[in-house]
Amino acid sequence: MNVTAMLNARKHTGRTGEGDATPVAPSSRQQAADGTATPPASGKRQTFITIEGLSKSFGRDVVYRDFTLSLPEGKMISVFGPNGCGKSTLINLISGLMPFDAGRVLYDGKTIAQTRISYVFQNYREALFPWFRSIDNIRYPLKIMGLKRREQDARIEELLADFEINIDLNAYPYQLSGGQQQTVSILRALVTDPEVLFLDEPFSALDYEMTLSMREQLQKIFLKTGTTMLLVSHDLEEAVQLADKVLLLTRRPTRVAEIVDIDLAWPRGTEAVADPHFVDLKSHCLKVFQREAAVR
Ligand SMILES: Nc1ncnc2c1ncn2[C@@H]1O[C@H](COP(=O)(O)OP(=O)(O)OP(=O)(O)O)[C@@H](O)[C@H]1O
Repeated sequence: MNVTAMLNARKHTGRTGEGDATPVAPSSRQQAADGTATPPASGKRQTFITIEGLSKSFGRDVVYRDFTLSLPEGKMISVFGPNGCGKSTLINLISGLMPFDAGRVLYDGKTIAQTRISYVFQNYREALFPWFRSIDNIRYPLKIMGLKRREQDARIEELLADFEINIDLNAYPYQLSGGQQQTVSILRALVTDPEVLFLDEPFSALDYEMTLSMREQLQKIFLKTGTTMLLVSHDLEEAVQLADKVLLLTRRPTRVAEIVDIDLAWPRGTEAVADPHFVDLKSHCLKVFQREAAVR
């Protein structure tokens, strides 16, 4: 484990390093009277995703060598680290999009193939089918699963009832704004009721205003569904705002530099990023990042 430089034990209590699991999430998130979500009472697994001895090289370029990590269920985990350290590769490997050279990945003891996994790509323009209306993009995974039309409609209705979606779902993707298209992508990912949702820089192609609103939207979805989410971000503010835990990675061959617990109440609006504790946590993550990104 490579955990260093505890800045302030009081501020950063509960931080864990590689291989550790931490106290975990709610069976469903609870809303306090003031609208903030309270931490979970019980019910979710402390070790849900188990990554053991994972190795991946591209030619001579070793990205992961004997990489081990465990992550809890029902948490939002952001992945942050130096350029090219393997953030996308990590989620591609553990979501089954990319084969690995060695190691194993289990979800509560199940293989990747036995687990309901969804993925939201950075480039929604390429991810959505342009010839399908938005509603049919959302429907598509259910069709692939072989559900009858009636069952598809019921599932979509159930999903949409959970969220306030101000989008004309009869519109084609090109008729929607970037944020609306990415919302459709996220709904499509959620329609199968995934156990884990991977998001690779989902908002990086959006303008800042849309990004802020999508950060709020994703939090609503997370608080409503309690789905375990792993989010790759290039933006440290976003990585801290949208996480119960920030997974900080080193340069290649990539290890866990540190896992920082973000013990702030949900939801976290734009004002949350000015909160002194938020600023402390972000500044701690930045120090770890700078240490790991420094040329050696
Ligand atoms: N399909 C591939 N074929 C060859 N090399 C690859 C492939 N995918 C990733 N790599 C290499 O693996 C390393 C890690 O790439 P990856 O995209 O996972 O990093 P990242 O941390 O997500 O990068 P960035 O910060 O630029 O988004 C890089 O050196 C990249 O060139």
